[in-house]
Amino acid sequence: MFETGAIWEYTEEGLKRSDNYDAIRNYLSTNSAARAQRLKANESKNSKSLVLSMDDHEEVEDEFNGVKVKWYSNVKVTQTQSNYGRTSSDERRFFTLTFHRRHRGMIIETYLNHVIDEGKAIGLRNRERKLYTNNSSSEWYPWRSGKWSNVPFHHPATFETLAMDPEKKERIKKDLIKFSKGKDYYKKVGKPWKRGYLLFGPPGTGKSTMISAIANFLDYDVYDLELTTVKDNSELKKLLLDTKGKSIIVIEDIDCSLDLTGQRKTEKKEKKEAEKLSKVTLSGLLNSIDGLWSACSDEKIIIFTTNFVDKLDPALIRRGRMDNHIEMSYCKFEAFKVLAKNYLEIESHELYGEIERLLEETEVSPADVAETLMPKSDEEDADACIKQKEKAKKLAEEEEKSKAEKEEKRKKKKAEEEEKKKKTEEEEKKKKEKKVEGSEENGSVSVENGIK
Ligand SMILES: Nc1ncnc2c1ncn2[C@@H]1O[C@H](COP(=O)(O)OP(=O)(O)OP(=O)(O)O)[C@@H](O)[C@H]1O
Repeated sequence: MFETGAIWEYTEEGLKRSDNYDAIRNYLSTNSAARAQRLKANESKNSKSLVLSMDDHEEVEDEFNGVKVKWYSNVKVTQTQSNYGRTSSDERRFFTLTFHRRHRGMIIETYLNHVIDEGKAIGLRNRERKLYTNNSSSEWYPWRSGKWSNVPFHHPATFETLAMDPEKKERIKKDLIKFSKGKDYYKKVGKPWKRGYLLFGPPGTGKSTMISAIANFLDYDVYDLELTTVKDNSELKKLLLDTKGKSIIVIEDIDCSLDLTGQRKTEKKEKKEAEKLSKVTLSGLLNSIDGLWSACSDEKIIIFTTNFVDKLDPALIRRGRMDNHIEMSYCKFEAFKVLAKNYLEIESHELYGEIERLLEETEVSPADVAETLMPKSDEEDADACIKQKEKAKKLAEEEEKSKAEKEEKRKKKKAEEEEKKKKTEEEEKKKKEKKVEGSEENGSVSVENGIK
């Protein structure tokens, strides 16, 4: 005796697409497509490539723990006639699963969960990743505010192309792998499956590049949250809760987006600056993050970036909120070698020794180095680039030197001026004292004269 069950593509009201139907379709296309007689290619909006799946009215067999089941892809067509006599057809697709009655318990309790879990994982692997940005509040489009818009995420940065200390890079990668495989661990210790990263360092040291590398490494979506366009604390909370799992929520330049002091600004200029910021407050941000963590069960990472870590309120970056603090620093030799390999495809050069020495002495951002390594025209080859790089370093070094000399001169001049000032003051003091002495002498004479 056989039993059959159906899973429909759309919910009964026809409004919402069934996640389970999609998961089954993914599962069947990967596991049974080879056995189907006819396949159809779907160009799915959310998929990065064409998806092959069973065509309508196809049948495939699957086997699980020694039990055989059959899947059919069906389509039900209904014709409707409008008031004006025009007919339109509506197609509703569904899968039916047929199995022997004696396996009912195993099919419902184990097999279907296996199919749906596998199908969802396949969907995640095939999905086109997204970069979300929050819409700004607008008088003209009020319905858009507080919502996310998205575009496909295609940033090419990877950990291989990221120029930084190799040991630090490995530590970060290990931390990310541990996090992404930590579902059971987080469940066991009763903590939400999340991690906070604080990236800090001077401009152009690769904070944004690092975020893209993390997203590519973990295969996550990115939610780029522009705090200055968030209307208020409640809109912020809503936006954060409206984020999916396997994603990174990014707030860049957090110190510029928020009044982090919590103090009232009195100066006119500062007041103007504050007006440019949103009405989101520090405590609102802290509450929203804590609220997000307590509500989420899916894996999520939140990243703040700043150029001025000292400006941030300790509450914002304490461990537990920002678990990992990563400093992005100026370009040292190891990082330079990565950039030279990326941009010029070279592993070594006669000038490397000199460059290593110069990089030890100068503070230059990887962004500046990358800029000089980028060939400006077809004629420029790697050798010319590296020489230009060395020239630029030398110039920077000379500039540093002349700066130091100027500073020395300025100090010397100031000291001389102070010395001169002191001398004149002393001379004037002496002159005054002399005058007083003179007048005292005159006075005593007159007294003496008077006694006389
Ligand atoms: N560590 C790095 N590795 C590789 N490329 C880098 C690195 N740092 C900077 N770059 C290059 O410089 C450009 C600017 O870097 P990026 O925007 O990541 O710096 P940032 O630290 O986020 O700067 P800001 O603080 O100004 O936002 C990048 O597009 C990239 O090409």
